[in-house]
Amino acid sequence: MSDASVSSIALLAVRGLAFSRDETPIFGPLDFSVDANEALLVQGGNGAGKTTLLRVLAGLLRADAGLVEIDGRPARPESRARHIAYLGHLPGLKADLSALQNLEFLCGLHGRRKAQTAEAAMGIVGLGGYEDAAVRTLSAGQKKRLGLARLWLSPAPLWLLDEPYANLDLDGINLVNRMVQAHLRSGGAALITTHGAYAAPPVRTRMLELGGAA
Ligand SMILES: Nc1ncnc2c1ncn2[C@@H]1O[C@H](COP(=O)(O)OP(=O)(O)OP(=O)(O)O)[C@@H](O)[C@H]1O
Repeated sequence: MSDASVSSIALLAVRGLAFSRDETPIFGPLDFSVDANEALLVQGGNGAGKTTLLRVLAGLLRADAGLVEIDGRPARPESRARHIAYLGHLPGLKADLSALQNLEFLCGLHGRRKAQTAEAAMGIVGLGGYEDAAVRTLSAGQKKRLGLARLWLSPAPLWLLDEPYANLDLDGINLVNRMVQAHLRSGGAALITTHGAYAAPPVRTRMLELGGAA
């Protein structure tokens, strides 16, 4: 493992990034980078700002200061849409559509990794047989697995994973680690928030520790 200082070739590079709410600093200024083939583990206690950081990187919140670069260029909505797949606490699924319909809908919106099908992705995440189940009938862990299937189908190289292990059983935790490993092996990168209680994926990993409120 190494620290999260800025490197020269980076899929994602962040300089002086800071965010506050009502003039209360939440994080920053932060400097870090993530190269292809590596993961950045963003650690910190409850309220440290991990989710907020990922939402800023995904372009869902605006930073107070700093620069986010994707593939060496300042991040714009189009480059974020092309490069980033975000798996947040809320999986962003339509409750009344079936699991498969949700995946097809999201692939229509965000594109699809070459040579992958929604059916195959459901098998990979252990949801074979649930294709026609309405999402509202799935358990929290099954919804998380469906979110992982969506991630697997995404063509985006940079994964932003907010507590990806939450709600998953041991098999699900291993699934996340295998997915991250395969994604990095194929040239991708991942930012993963964690409280530090779970095993990190066995990949080249940098660490970023956020301080802040407990
Ligand atoms: N929508 C919001 N409005 C106001 N304050 C918020 C909002 N979302 C988060 N915060 C505050 O911002 C701070 C950082 O929250 P954030 O969710 O980023 O932390 P976290 O590190 O992801 O925490 P956890 O590990 O508990 O998920 C917290 O103090 C939280 O209370």
